Order: sequence, then C-alpha cells, then structure tokens
Amino acid sequence: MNARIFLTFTRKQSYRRYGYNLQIRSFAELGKIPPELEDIQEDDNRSFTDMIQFNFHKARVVVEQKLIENLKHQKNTRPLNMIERRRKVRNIMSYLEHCDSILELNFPIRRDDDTYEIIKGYKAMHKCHKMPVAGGLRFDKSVTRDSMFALSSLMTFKCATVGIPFGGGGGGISIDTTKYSVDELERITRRYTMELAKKGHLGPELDIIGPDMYTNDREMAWIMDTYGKTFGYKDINARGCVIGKPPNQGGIQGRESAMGHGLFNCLDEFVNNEDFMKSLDLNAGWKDKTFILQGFGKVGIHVMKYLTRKGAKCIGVCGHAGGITSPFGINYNELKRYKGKKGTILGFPGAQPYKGKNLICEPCDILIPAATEKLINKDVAQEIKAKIIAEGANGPTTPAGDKVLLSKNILVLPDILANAGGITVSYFEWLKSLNHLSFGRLTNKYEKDRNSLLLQNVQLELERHFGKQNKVTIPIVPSTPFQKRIYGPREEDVVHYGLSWTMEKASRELMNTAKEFNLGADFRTAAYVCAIEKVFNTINEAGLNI
Ligand SMILES: NC(=O)C1=CN([C@@H]2O[C@H](COP(=O)(O)OP(=O)(O)OC[C@H]3O[C@@H](n4cnc5c(N)ncnc54)[C@H](OP(=O)(O)O)[C@@H]3O)[C@@H](O)[C@H]2O)C=CC1
Ligand SMILES: O=C(O)CCC(=O)C(=O)O
Repeated sequence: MNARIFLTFTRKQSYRRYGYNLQIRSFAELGKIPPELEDIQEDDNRSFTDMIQFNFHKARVVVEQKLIENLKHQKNTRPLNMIERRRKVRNIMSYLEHCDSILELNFPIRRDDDTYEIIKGYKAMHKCHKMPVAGGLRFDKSVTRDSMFALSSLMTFKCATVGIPFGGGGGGISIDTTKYSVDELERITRRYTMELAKKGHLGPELDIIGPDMYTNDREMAWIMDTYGKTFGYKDINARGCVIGKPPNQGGIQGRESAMGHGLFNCLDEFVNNEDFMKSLDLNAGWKDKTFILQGFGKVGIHVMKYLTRKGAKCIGVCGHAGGITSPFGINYNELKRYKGKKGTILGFPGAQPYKGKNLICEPCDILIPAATEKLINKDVAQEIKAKIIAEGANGPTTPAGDKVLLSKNILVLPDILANAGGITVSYFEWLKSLNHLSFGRLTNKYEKDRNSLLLQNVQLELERHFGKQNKVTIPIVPSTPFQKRIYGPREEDVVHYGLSWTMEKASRELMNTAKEFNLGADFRTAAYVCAIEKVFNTINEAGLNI
C-alpha cells in the first residue's frame, strides 16, 4: 500500500469508528469529494452530518474553479498567483466544512415527583461569518451532536441561499416531550436558556433561536422571559434573542405560516413554468395538481393551506402513527380543526385511514416531506411516484435517495430553498425587535391621508377639465383592493411581500445557477453552489483570521 492510499484508508477507518467526530477529517483535494464520503450515494446507513457534508462537497467541486478564477479580478488586494488562489479557495472551503463550535450541556431538572433527571442538550454555531447565528430549537430524542452539526450547517447554507444575513446555528434537547408535564418542559427550557446564556450561546447580537420540531412560540416566550430577566436584564434588545415569539411578546404577523407560505412561493415559480412542467409531463399551473403531505405540524399545516387555496388537491396526509387519504381531496379547515381538538389526524371523518405500505410512495403530482430527516432513502425513492418533491423538512432525502430521484427525473426543490420561509420571516421579526416598532406604525395614517388626497386631487382635476363644458361631478370611488391598501403596507403586508419576493428571487437564482453550471434538474447542487459562492465571498472579503 503506498503512503497516500494508506492515509486515506486509515482516515476512513478512524472516521467510521468514531462516526460523528468530523474534526479528525482532513479536507479533500480540490476537485475531489473526500474519500470517506465517496460511497454515500450507495450507502444509506450514514449520519445526518455526512449527508449535508456530501451535499456541500458535491457543490464545492462544481463551483471551486469559478471561485479560483474570480480571485484574479479581486479588488483592493495584491494580485494572487494561481497557487495562492487555489490555496485560498481550499482554505476557506476547509473552514466551511467544520462547525465553529458545538456546546454539549448536561443539567439536572426536578421532575414533578421530586426526583431529579439529567437532561442533555446542545447548541451549535456552524459558521459565524455573519452575526448573529440563527436556527431552530428541537426537542426530540433524535437530537444528538451529529444532528446539531447537520442542522446548523443547513442553516448556514439556507440563510445564504435566500440572502438572509445570519450565520448558521441550531439547538436541541434530547427528550421525548410526551413524557414530560408542561411544568417540567418549562423548567427544562428555562434551565437550558440559562446554560446557553452563561456560555455565550444566546443573545440578540450573538445567537438567536426559533422554533423547530416539538417546540413552538410557547418555548420562545419562556426563553425570552428567562434571558430578559437575567443575563439580558440591561439589554434593551433582549427580546431579539428569540424569533417565532407570540405576537403579544413582540412576534411578527405571518411567522406561524411563513414556512408554508415560502414553500408555496418557491413551488409556484416552478409549477407556473411551462418548460419545467412540460419536462415532467405536467400542465403548468395549480389546477388539478394533487399532493401528499408527510407531517402535519407547524410546516405541513400551512403548506396545505397555501396549496389548497390555489386549487391543488391534498389526497393524503401522514404523521408518526399513520395516515389518512381521500381521492376527492382533504378539507384543510376541517382537518386543522380536527387536529386542534383531538391532537392527531387519525380518525378524521373527512378521509379514510391509509392502509398501504408507505403513503409517500402513492401516486400524486407533488410530495411534500414536512416531518423529519432521512425518510426518503434509496428504497423509498425507488417507490416514489410523485413528479415534484418540495422539501419542507430539513434533510428528508439521503444522498442515495437523491441519486435515485434524479435518475427518475423527479424535480426536487431542496430544503435549503423550499423551507427557508421560516428563517426569512424570523429575520423580519428580529429587525422588528431591534427597531422596537411594528412595521407600518409610523407611516400608516400618513399613507391613508396621502392616498385620500391623491384621489381627491384626481377628482378635482377631472372635474375642472370636463366640468368646464358639461358641469358634471366625477366622483372617484376607490376599488375594494385599493381601499384595502389605502393605509399603505401593514405589518402582514410587509411580511407577505418581503417573503414572496425573497423566495421568488432565490428560486430564479437557482434556475440560473443550474443553467450556468449545466446541472440539469439537480437543484440541490445548484442551491449549495449559490450558497457556497455567497459565503465564500463574505469570508474572502473579510479575511479568514484575525
Ligand atoms: N418550524 C420551523 O420554523 C421550521 C421547521 N423546519 C423543518 O420542518 C420539519 C418539521 O418541523 P415542524 O413542522 O416545525 O415540526 P412539528 O413538531 O410542528 O411537526 C412535526 C410533524 O412531523 C411528523 N413526524 C415526525 N416524525 C415522523 C415520521 N417519522 N413519520 C411521519 N411523520 C413524522 C409529526 O407527526 P406526529 O404529529 O404524528 O408526531 C408532526 O406532524 C423539520 O424537519 C424541521 O426541521 C424547516 C424550516 C422551519
Ligand atoms: O426561524 C428560525 O430560526 C427557525 C428556522 C429553522 O428551524 C429552519 O429553517 O430550519
């Protein structure tokens, strides 16, 4: 065995042995995927972090030549020769491969029966090239150091894809929330908050946190309250340490539905594109499109709202314990009400229980995984009959699954684009927290006066012109849509338009990138290429070290 092969071999062995410990991995050569990841498109039994690392490296190989070329034209620096340019790209890519920090916490909480239990939690900062870092807080048994690495790196690339100026973060506690009372969950959340704050992992300018699986605005309110009353006591911006807060605590209109809304905006760009739809043997537009939803939580529920509103038909929904189906379409409002009352979708009278093997493999036009990671592996992908997949969940498709989907010409809109609505509106909420002001509050009355004056003015001018001959009055009656907007944009309008614009722009950027790099329908790689380019430029301009 020559030295190089031996090194690769031992690296691979030690990597496999220690699983998640990516710090021991050294960076691949330019133009190559690291040897440890080479077989991941065949092997489904790999970690969540490996999946994201593979997606990153696959795109890095595509874009690095362009980055090396671009450095030739860099301003405000001495010219770099080819070796220096290659070295620079390699160094920054190597930095992107790692997680800046992962904090592991073990703290005791008192259970309701007065016993104590040690709770394990994490907080990751993947990249701090933009501050604060932001990401979701997950309460689930699946939370590990590995999933935190993966989720926080997804956040780095997601924020860059949609142009949100945050670094990538993420937090989690390894618990099954059904096993704890509300009081216990509150104690766990408050203690976790204190631990994060003590260790510099929480704060409006540093590290901000939003809801993810099995957390919602309730936990965000507890975190904000704990931080605001302790470490953030003298910080006037303290409430900006969380996003996805209840509206009454400084949250923003439209955050709750943002993931569904954003996913719809992104899908809308593709579904209305004649060329894309033709390539999938589908008609452009929403009419008669059928879809299946995996997960009816914070993401799934609003995806269903926006898609059914546009005329698409939901023919199946599934959760942990099973699914429901109806060829006639499931009524959104009735299902939402039913779940609100019963806490489950099972038994919903407006549909039949699903009796097959895997609902997400049933025929439909669009499949929306909005549950958890790795549910579309190689075997599942082989059975999928949908023509479009829009990833509401983070990391629902393994690289092996992805390869099969690509070979079947299924259009996949990747997580770092499709579910970026949440972080986009979280950014708007963070700005609101720092401004201490709702959007529109200072200007709405002025806008109404201005618009009323404008109408009066038009009326006066028309009457002056025509009235001279005919002595007529020409009343200008505002139409209903104009009347609705007479106050100028209210907070929900700012969020609605800001989000739609962000998602549409990012979707078109991806289409252009896929064309530029000849990636065909591999929009996951196109999204990572876009993101890597942006993060690279930020780090390159600012410099890699102090
Ligand atoms: N919340 C947010 O702001 C964002 C979340 N995401 C991602 O979206 C996904 C869903 O998050 P969110 O909606 O917030 O989570 P929720 O906790 O609100 O809902 C999770 C849903 O997923 C279902 N589910 C969980 N595991 C499985 C499984 N193995 N098979 C089928 N269904 C399952 C649950 O079903 P049941 O009710 O039966 O348990 C539930 O309906 C996650 O991947 C998350 O990271 C992405 C962007 C933003
Ligand atoms: O708003 C947030 O920060 C949470 C977003 C999130 O969890 C995600 O995009 O995965």
